[in-house]
This record gives sequence, C-alpha cells and structure tokens, in this order.
Amino acid sequence: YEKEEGTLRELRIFLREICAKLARNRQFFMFTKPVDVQEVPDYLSIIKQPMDLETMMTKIDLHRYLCAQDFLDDVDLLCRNALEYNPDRDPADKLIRHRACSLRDTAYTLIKAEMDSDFEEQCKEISRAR
Ligand SMILES: CC(=O)c1csc(NC(=O)C2C[NH2+]C2)n1
Repeated sequence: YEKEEGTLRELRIFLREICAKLARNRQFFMFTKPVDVQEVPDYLSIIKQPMDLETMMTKIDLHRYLCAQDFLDDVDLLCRNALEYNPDRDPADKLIRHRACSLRDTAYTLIKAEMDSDFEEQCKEISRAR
C-alpha cells in the first residue's frame, strides 16, 4: 500500500509541473482561471461544467487525479468548453478555439513525452483497484 501512495505522490508532482508549465504559457491566459460571470454573463447558461488550469491545480492537491488520463480528461473538457462557447467564424472565436486546441495538444504531447508508459499503467491499476 505504501508503494502505491509513493506512486500517486510521484504522479501529483509530475502533474503539478505539467499544469504549471501550461499556466505559464501566455497564449493560454484565458484558460488559467474560471470564467468571470461578471465579464461573461451568459457563460454558465451555455457551459454546464466549466474547467480551467487553476481548478485543475487545486484538484491535483485534492488527490482527484489517480492517473494522467484523469488529468487529460479535464484538459479535454476545458478544450471542448472553449469550442462550444466560441463556435462563430469571427476572428475572436477562431483565436480562442485555436488556443484551446493548442493547449490540448501541448498537454498530451508533454505528458506522453515525459511520462513513463508503465508508470501510467501502474497508476491506472491503482485507480481500478480503488
Ligand atoms: C474560456 C473561454 O472559452 C472564453 C472566455 S471569453 C470567451 N469568448 C469571448 O469572450 C467572446 C469571443 N466570442 C465570444 N471564451
């Protein structure tokens, strides 16, 4: 059991670094914090499950992610939300959609490049057993 806790600790350290790296990228600034409903009043009427990088960092510390794919599922949610809320052809929407896709691809590439595949397998095994 202690070995499992060590594995999950290592996962959290890894995910914090990935999340921090994404949040440092100025291209992704609109995804770093929850959408402010004062500024974007209709956001919550369209997006039912908001997600952002600050919330994901908090979820790491709350032990909500038991494997890297759990974290990538929230990256996918963040990206899908941006595509749904910004569907139009106008440049502002297109830019946000482009940045959301770039964040998603960057997250997947960073994790695949820096994560040992059998480490993820170990994490998934722990996740399945719990
Ligand atoms: C986080 C997110 O997806 C977001 C924040 S503001 C925004 N879109 C706009 O402000 C307008 C551009 N067309 C609507 N999207």
